[in-house]
Amino acid sequence: MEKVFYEVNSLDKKCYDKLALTEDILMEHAASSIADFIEDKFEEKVSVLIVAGPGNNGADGIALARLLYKKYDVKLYLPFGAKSQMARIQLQRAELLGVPFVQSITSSDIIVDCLFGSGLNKDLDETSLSIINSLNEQKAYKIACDIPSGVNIKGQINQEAFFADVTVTMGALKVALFLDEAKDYVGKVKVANLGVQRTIYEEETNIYLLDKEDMKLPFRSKKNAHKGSFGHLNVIAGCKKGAGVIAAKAAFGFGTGLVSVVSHEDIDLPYHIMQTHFLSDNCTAIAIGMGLGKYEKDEIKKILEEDIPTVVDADLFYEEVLLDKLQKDVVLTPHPKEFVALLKLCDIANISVKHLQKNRFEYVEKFCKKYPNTVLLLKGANTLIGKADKIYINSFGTAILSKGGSGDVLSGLVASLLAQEYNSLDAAITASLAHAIAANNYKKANYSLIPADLVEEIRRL
Ligand SMILES: NC(=O)C1=CN([C@@H]2O[C@H](COP(=O)(O)OP(=O)(O)OC[C@H]3O[C@@H](n4cnc5c(N)ncnc54)[C@H](OP(=O)(O)O)[C@@H]3O)[C@@H](O)[C@H]2O)[C@@H](O)CC1
Ligand SMILES: Nc1ncnc2c1ncn2[C@@H]1O[C@H](COP(=O)(O)OP(=O)(O)O)[C@@H](O)[C@H]1O
Ligand SMILES: [K+]
Repeated sequence: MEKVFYEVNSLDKKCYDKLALTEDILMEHAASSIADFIEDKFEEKVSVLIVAGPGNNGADGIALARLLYKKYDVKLYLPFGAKSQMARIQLQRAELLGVPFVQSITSSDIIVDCLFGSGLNKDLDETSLSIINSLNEQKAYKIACDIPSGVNIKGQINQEAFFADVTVTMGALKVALFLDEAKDYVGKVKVANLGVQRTIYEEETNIYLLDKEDMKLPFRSKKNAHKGSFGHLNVIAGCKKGAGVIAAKAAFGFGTGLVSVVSHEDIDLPYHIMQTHFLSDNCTAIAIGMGLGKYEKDEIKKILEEDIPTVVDADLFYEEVLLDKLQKDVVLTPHPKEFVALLKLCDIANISVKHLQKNRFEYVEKFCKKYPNTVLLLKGANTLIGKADKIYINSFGTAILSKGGSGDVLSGLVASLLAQEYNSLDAAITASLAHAIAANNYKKANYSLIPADLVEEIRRL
């Protein structure tokens, strides 16, 4: 996993104060890393339009123009002139070299957006907005320097932002690049070293970006095993029985030895999945909440009181009966609307889904601070998994998963790993990664996935 930071000013400062590096050195590396990216990917003489703003993000762009000049057909556009000290220094260098300037957006093969970076501190004025809109209309390969212009330091887009194919971000990964609403704008994210290796530049953090290696699938190595060695999951099915059945099928396909659906009514189940009316004696994990509807409160209370690893989903986030369980080691898998209900239920906040989506990290932190024993998995375009003071980001998900039933598969996967004795955090991380990576492996039309396809892909991981 890679470290992610709310801001990197303090990391830049460390470079100046402790390593005697200068702003100029850091900037030279910032610009060089974008130049390297372009040189690796594009032939000589390709046309490159660099749009540079008034601050140091613009200064990066002006330095980039100098580095590419002559090898590429570079044009530099400075709609606001150069205001910061470094921008003025870089401008002088570019002028002395004879880098060509343009007074408006010209069509080109590559556009590099260096308008605003981490210093975006107010709403875009009309000129900036119209520049960003025009850049977005251009047909070109689009590179954002540090962060797409229009995305603020929290990742919010309050008006419009530059649509990048790739964002080359300076020094370290930032939280802003992983807010759901930034996902369509950042493209691929690459980190540029700023004069020292990333491991030296970076300090401690509490936020991490998950990678494929963090997915620890439940492969079986033990030879002397039987079905009981891989747990017995009980999925509590409510009035929307399908949800529980989807979760049960996903859990079975992900390795749980025995899976039973608990329901008072008869359910049509595949032969390998059992039905019981009450919790099984040898139950090693419980999945509850999906499709629950109006289940008998006392019965739910009794199930939640069991000291058995549990994943809670969907309808239960609206119910007071859940509150005691939040002191325990339990995995919660809400989508944003359910998380808003949960925040209200817990007296943490009374907010709209829109407000939550603009501040996902903040509310995951708040919740996990109040309930440090729980693992919170907040679903979304970038799923956040919080435990105590740490947050893990799963950015592999795609809109292939935007279908009813995808969440039921996910809670089934988490429960499956709980039944197989993973701890709650590891179960949430591996299940979430397997869910998203399996969806990415799906080869048919990206609108066509059904839960059974997803389970099939998970079985092939
Ligand atoms: N150590 C370092 O510093 C390193 C920094 N690096 C680079 O510097 C970038 C940060 O530079 P930065 O701090 O100068 O801010 P930046 O993003 O250029 O914006 C500030 C300018 O934009 C203006 N402005 C803001 N919002 C606006 C709006 N809505 N509409 C219109 N104007 C607006 C704002 O105006 P003002 O507030 O002054 O009125 C000011 O002029 C960082 O992202 C990275 O690329 C790297 O080289 C590595 C080393
Ligand atoms: N655009 C998207 N990008 C990434 N993941 C997505 C996207 N849309 C949906 N998902 C994932 O699909 C699942 C949907 O869950 P949920 O909304 O609870 O569905 P349901 O309750 O119908 O099963 C979540 O894991 C979510 O993260
Ligand atoms: K930018």
